[in-house]
Amino acid sequence: MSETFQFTLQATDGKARLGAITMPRGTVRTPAFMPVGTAATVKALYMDQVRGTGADIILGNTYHLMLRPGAERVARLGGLHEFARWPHPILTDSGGFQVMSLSKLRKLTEQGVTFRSHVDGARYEMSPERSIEIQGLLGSDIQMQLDECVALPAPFADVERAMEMSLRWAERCKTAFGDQPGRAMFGIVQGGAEPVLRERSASALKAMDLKGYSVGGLAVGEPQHVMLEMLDVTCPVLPAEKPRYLMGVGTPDDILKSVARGIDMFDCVMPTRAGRHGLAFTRRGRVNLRNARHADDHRPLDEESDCPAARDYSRAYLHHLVRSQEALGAMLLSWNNIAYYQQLMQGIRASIWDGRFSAFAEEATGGWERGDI
Ligand SMILES: Nc1ccc2nc(N)nc(O)c2c1
Repeated sequence: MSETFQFTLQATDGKARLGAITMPRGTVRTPAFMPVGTAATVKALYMDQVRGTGADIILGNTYHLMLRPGAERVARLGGLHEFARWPHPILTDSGGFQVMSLSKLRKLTEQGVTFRSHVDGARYEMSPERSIEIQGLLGSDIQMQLDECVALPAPFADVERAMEMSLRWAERCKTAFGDQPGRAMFGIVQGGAEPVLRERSASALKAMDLKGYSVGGLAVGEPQHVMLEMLDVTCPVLPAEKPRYLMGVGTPDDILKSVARGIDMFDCVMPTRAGRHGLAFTRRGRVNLRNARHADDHRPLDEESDCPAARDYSRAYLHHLVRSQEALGAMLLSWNNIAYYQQLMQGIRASIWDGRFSAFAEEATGGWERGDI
């Protein structure tokens, strides 16, 4: 355990990076995938199952937790780690993105964002300072600045305005965060699909000498090649000795292509959301358990997996659970999918260490071209 927050770069293979982030609550091996624990739960999984898949860190959401059960209440109950029984590192998002995607009535000004709760319609104000205060009340180990993510496509002027306000908010968040040894506040690079704005945002954030950098404003519906082009522009500007987190990404293919461009951390609802909808990720591609062709298939999803959900249950049984809308179906497929993502990340880390990342990436997504198997 380290009393300070420290990122160590251990090896590189091209632009792919192998590293580790040490902090008081534990070490995060990078490249890392963070299971999404939005409302203090990784949906349909026990936290010891999440840990058992190899996850070193999970993500929590300021927006959801401030609405319900409330940040001050979580603090009174000992903080998010105690509340959710996850003693390892937690990264929290700052809430602005969720306000814009979930709340109906909202207004965004220089001061911050005012909005009505999608839960009960109550009115809230969230400034950069309040977002950092909430993340502190939750006890978050890695906190995000409050930012503005514009939906794409958007006019250059709109993207520029939002990017520049996000930079001013980054300064305010840095001041509000102060000096919290063992914890970090990450800046968030914005700039839409505009290379010049991405470069300007990344270099301004670099000058703030933050402990880590997120790349936001992507995975918002743009084609994959646009996302990758923005990484090609952004990563070279960011300091090599700090972690880089691509927000909201992604499919296995997105992750492999982003690791190849220098990204260290990922989060995405895909494995758990897909699990709740009957979709299994495996080493040989996707399996849609809703499909009747699995009704008599006694094979497990992956007989070589170390996850019981992949190894010990027949596809026929999983198909039955999914078609019957039994809760166990969502539980087993979410478990399988998070385990698959962690196995993918472990394979990525090992391949970078061995200098064979591009061969691993090639083989890892080969099966994906076949689609449903
Ligand atoms: N695709 C995403 C996902 C989460 C985000 N969170 C913040 N704070 N900002 C963004 O731009 C995000 C983009």
